[in-house]
Amino acid sequence: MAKPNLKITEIFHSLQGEARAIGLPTVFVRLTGCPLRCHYCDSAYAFHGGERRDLDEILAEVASYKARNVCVTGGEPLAQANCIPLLAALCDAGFEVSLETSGALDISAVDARVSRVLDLKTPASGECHRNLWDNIPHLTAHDQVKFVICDKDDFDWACFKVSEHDLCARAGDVLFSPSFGQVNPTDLANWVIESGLPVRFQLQLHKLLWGDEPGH
Ligand SMILES: C[S@@+](CC[C@H](N)C(=O)[O-])C[C@H]1O[C@@H](n2cnc3c(N)ncnc32)[C@H](O)[C@@H]1O
Ligand SMILES: Nc1nc2[nH]cc(C(=O)O)c2c(=O)[nH]1
Ligand code: SF4
Ligand SMILES: [Mg+2]
Repeated sequence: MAKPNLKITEIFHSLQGEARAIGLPTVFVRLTGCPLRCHYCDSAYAFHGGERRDLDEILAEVASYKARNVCVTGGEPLAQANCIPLLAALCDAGFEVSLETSGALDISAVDARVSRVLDLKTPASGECHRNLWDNIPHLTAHDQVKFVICDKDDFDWACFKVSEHDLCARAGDVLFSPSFGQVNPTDLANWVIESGLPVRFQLQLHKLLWGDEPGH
């Protein structure tokens, strides 16, 4: 039987730039391909191409960087069935694993040791209709929910969804992040303060440090 393999765009070692583990040295495994087309996507170079790599080979490269944290991202990682065994194998190997996912695919088969960062797509992303709301009951305190905000209407929509689905109680963190270069981060920060919601404002740290280049 052929060994499990995945289509990979890049594996790189950097600092986690987003979410709960921000600032920690992290190895990123970026899986190729995505069925969505968010208009702001900063990783469109992962839509096509990539290289098929065996699971063992991926694990060996990840281990070679000697980091404790691993982030599986894309593209949309859950669009490849072998993402599920990859996540379990990374956990078995002792890594702290997070998964960045669009919220459009079923998260229920993801290993419970993984912190799932579920990005709920806002109206201005152009992909709001893809949100799989059945994912919400699967969230635990180990998981995170993210909204990438493009404008004030997105912010108001996100606040409504946080209340409607009681997201601050269901997930360990609810993150509000500005769409890079689109909304003024200071405006978003002020809206968060005024809202009174216990959500975490975040900036993409890696873009402050290295700009919008692939590989960081
Ligand atoms: C490139 S996506 C890959 C994982 C998955 N497809 C998803 O959308 O969550 C990783 C994260 O980067 C965010 N992102 C992409 N482009 C962005 C931008 N221009 N500004 C802020 N966040 C962005 C996405 O919303 C997502 O939370
Ligand atoms: N440094 C860094 N941190 C990140 N966290 C999530 C990323 C992603 O593209 O999903 C990312 C990324 O591309 N770079
Ligand atoms: S789902 Fe993620 S990878 Fe796909 S287009 Fe949207 S931001 Fe980019
Ligand atoms: Mg990125």
